[in-house]
Amino acid sequence: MIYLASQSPRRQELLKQIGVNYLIIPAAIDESPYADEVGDAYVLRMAKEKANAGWQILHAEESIISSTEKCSPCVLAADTSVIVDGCILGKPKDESEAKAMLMRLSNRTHQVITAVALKASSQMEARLSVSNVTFRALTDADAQAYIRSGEPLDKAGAYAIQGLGAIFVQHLAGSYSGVMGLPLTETAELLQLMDVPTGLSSWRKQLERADE
Ligand SMILES: Cc1cn([C@H]2C[C@H](O)[C@@H](COP(=O)(O)OP(=O)(O)OP(=O)(O)O)O2)c(=O)[nH]c1=O
Repeated sequence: MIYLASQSPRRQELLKQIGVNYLIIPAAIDESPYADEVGDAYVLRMAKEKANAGWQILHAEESIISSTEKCSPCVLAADTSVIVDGCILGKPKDESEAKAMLMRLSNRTHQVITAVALKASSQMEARLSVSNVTFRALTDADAQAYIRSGEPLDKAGAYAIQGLGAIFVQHLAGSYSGVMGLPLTETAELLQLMDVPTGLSSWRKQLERADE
């Protein structure tokens, strides 16, 4: 069984998309960056800290661990930040910060970095996904209307590529699922390392059986 240390509905949706069964566990951590911490180091640290926090909760409450557990449990966690001019943009704390973030992203390219971490017993593995996203020029009215939609407030950089925010995305070079919060190529690679099946593994097994 895998435990997803995340409250993000996007991460839950993406994990379902690749046919992985999971249970949600909480993992609240302090998400403040260190002074001078750069984006990739920050998201990697956050993803690992979330996985560790989930792991501790899981083991503090043995009752959470499924009684049908055949192998040792794994905890998956991720963290996404938008990077512009070397600054780390997380989730805006209010509408005015959301507006400032959106106007900062207008008419230029920024990076979206997501780290995914998987913890199993003494092992912790993590991967990074870096994407470049270019926004068209935004007017003040665009930003105001988008904020009114309610979409920006729980998203890094104050937008969602999978939602109305797609209207602003002129170009993406990288991983769509990574921008959305859980890079699926890297996630599947980690799951494979820990022998956790995905939807692809069950089809592979079917093919192997047919060949026998
Ligand atoms: C850039 C972008 C971010 N996001 C979301 C993904 C993440 O949920 C959020 C970044 O915040 P995170 O701090 O990475 O995650 P979270 O607090 O939402 O969830 P948890 O820590 O419990 O796993 O922004 C989108 O949904 N679409 C996008 O296009």
